Amino acid sequence: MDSNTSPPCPDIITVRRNPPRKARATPQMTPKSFVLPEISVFPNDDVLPPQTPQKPLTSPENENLKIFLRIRPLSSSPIQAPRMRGKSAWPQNPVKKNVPAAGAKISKSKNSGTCVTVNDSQSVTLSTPVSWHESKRIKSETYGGFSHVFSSDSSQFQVYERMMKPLVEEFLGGKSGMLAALGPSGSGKTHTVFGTPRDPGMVPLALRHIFEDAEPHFKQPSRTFYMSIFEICSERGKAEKLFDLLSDGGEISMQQSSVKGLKEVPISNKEQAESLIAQATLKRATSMTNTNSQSSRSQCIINICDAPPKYKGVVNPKSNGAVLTIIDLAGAEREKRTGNQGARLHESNFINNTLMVFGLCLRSLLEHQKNRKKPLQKHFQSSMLTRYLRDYLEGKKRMSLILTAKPGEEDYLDTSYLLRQASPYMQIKYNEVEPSNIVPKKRHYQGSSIMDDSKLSPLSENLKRMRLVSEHTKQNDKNSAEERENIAEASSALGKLDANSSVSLKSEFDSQVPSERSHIIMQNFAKVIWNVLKQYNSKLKVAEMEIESLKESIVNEKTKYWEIETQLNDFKANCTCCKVGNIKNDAEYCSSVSLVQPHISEQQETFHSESSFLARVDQSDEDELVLSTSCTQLCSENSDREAFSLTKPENHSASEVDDGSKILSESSDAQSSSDGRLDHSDERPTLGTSCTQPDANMKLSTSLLKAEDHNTLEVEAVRKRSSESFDARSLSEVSLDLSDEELTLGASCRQLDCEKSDREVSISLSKAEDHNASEIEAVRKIPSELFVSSSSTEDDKLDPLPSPKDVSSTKTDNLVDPRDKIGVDISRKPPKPKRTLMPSSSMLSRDLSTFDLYDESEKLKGNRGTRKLSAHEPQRSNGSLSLLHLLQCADLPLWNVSSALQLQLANYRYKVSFLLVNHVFL
Ligand SMILES: Nc1ncnc2c1ncn2[C@@H]1O[C@H](COP(=O)(O)OP(=O)(O)OP(=O)(O)O)[C@@H](O)[C@H]1O
Repeated sequence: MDSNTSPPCPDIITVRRNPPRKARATPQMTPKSFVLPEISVFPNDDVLPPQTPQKPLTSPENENLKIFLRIRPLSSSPIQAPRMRGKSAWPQNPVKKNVPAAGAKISKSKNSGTCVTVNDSQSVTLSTPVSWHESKRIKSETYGGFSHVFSSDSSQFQVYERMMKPLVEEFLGGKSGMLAALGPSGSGKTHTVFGTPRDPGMVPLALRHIFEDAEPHFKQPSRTFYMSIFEICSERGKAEKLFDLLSDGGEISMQQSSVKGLKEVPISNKEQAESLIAQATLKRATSMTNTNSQSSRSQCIINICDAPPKYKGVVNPKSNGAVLTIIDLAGAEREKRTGNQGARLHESNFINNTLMVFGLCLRSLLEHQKNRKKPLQKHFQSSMLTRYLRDYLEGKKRMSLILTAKPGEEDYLDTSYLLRQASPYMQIKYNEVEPSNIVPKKRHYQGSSIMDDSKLSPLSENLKRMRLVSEHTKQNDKNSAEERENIAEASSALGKLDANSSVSLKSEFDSQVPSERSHIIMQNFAKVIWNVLKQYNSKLKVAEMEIESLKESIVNEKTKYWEIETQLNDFKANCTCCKVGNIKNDAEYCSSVSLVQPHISEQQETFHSESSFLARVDQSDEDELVLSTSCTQLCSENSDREAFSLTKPENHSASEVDDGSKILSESSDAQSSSDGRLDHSDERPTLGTSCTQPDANMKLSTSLLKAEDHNTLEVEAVRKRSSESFDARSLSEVSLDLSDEELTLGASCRQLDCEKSDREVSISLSKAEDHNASEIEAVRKIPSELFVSSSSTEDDKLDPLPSPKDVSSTKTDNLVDPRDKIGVDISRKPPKPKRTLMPSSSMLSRDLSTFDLYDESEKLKGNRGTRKLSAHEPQRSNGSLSLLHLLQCADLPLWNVSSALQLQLANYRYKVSFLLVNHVFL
């Protein structure tokens, strides 16, 4: 019961319109067994060059601006010192830095308390000074969300490990980064960035990290980086100027966002780097203020660049041109607190303005990210610093901020202003960050460089760099020949240029950056192509499987075809009357007949149902049936042989004459040689077969006599259902009951003039009226090719001579359907075949259509649309029977029955001949 119940209705039913047509899977193809071969992963190592950066192009999404907070230790208030440009640079004794200068006004802190309390690693609480409590301005503010909060007791190394080391790691991995120190004056920005010789800051520690870890990281014995340091300051608070702090570099300029004339000094070890840093800090403009004895009066930018090294002419495969930028901003100053006047005041205004623009850029970026309708203001144009950092301030590149704060109560306002200004910047997101490994050539590589070998002229340096580029392109680019030519041309052109020409790194990195970009593009392109190839490979495998299955189907169909064709050939070979009559010469056939003969009686019903051929022969031992059949072969002018002829309507050709028919004809000749037309007595039923050959003017009449008694002769039926083959299939049903009766079967075949191709065979069955219970059921259906005249009416006497009605041409156009003679309604034409078969198949179908084969399909169709058949009209399948079905119906036992009959006929022929001989002699 459960199995019969319908499955539950699914919850979701997907209705698909016009589903795509798909070929039905062949039975041989089993999707379950079909397993696609594994496709290997994309061969990155083989396809991509080893120097291609493998790291992701962009950082994880929604990465916010990292803001660190460092709180410096409490200390006594700095003294105000005069401006000491270039005289109190790093590495100065840090102890002396905060030592009040002689004559300096020392202002002791009235309140040793703190205003900043570290809550945890990411938040602080800002408290108002105690003195403000009296004025009821009590307010504590908590600021959180920092990437990390460094307390006052945090060391430089801890800050480096937490904040700077990740940037350095990314830089070594080819990712650019920037760190800017922001805070009020004297909060420890310079201390954090540069530090002291005993307590180095982020830049020295980064350089140590780079050179200590560079060799094991890149597995190269040495590697060269390039460093540039410059400052942006104001001259008397009016104009901004840029100074190169390395070597003897002087003032430089800026165009748009690019710095021109900035020299990049190659550094190959940390000692050299520290020396350069000390040199730069000495050159940096500092002044003594009320808050800081060595207050920085400029914005200092340090760039550490990665560039192709020059180790024994071997190109560093890890070279990626990343830039690590560290900025030590000048501290904001409150005029009231610093007490600056004159030039210091102008410097202070410049510094504050620059920091204000810097803050405006970040705020504009934040507001723009919050509301895209708000345009991104171009505040960066207001200062050189912001112009230089445009990409960072517009969110195109990732940056980090380190806020330095002073914890003293007197520093509450500065710290509060810093936190309130910078804490919202944490919400800045970097969703549209450019690939970090793309070198910003316009920014960091538009200056000349200083090689370690000072003897080299700028032209020689340029040529040397171009050679490095040439070597680099030799390995990376297959079209190195062309590039070498270009480089050679460029080198030759450089010889004509001035020694101070700035054409140096630009051409180098212009060739390097496109190469890296091309690597990235090719990597993505190769991956896409690889995916496409994988898809096509899968489709190809499926198509191959379908082809194999179709091939197997074709082989099976061919096998079936050959089997059917073999059966058809056998069927045709056994189908001719001549071969049916060739019993004597065909031992196998006789043996098969003998084997099947005992089963004839048992299989009568089966034969009738299957092959529409029914033969029932009840014969007593004493019955004698003499059948003499003489056939005359058509178109055999010189032959006296008579043959049972068969013509087909298509070609009207005579059937072949086999030996069996020859035997029959010989007997007929013998009969005709006596020139006697045997008119048997009227007392006996006579079944005579006469064949007349017009050209020979011979008539043959064969009488079959049974002298013993003249009892009932019963010929039930000789039914002929074949339309073309009146031959080996026998195409007739004969049921003869011969019991002490005398049967005379006369069959007359008459051949018309062979030259006129008119052939006729007449078979007449007659039943003598004066004999008791003689009954002959006439042939109902007669092949269209053969003209068979049957007279089965009781009034018709057996007439050996063919009547004019019995003569007709075997031509198709002259054919007269013998069913007209037997009263069968043939007005209705048979329906046309529904299927168009091949000629051979059509012939076979016609041959078999003469059998009483019932089309089961027609039965299933019912009477709708079909004509109801009369009671006597056999249901005949014409066109709807399939060839295979016909072949199945036309089984071999059909021929065995026919053969059995032929065997009996041969026996009767022998007896007839014996009787005739006796009769002649008598
Ligand atoms: N974390 C710290 N530990 C010890 N000393 C510090 C620390 N931070 C700052 N200092 C000291 O405080 C003084 C001022 O520091 P620094 O010059 O770095 O301030 P600043 O922010 O650079 O000031 P400005 O903006 O005026 O240049 C220095 O003498 C420095 O040694």
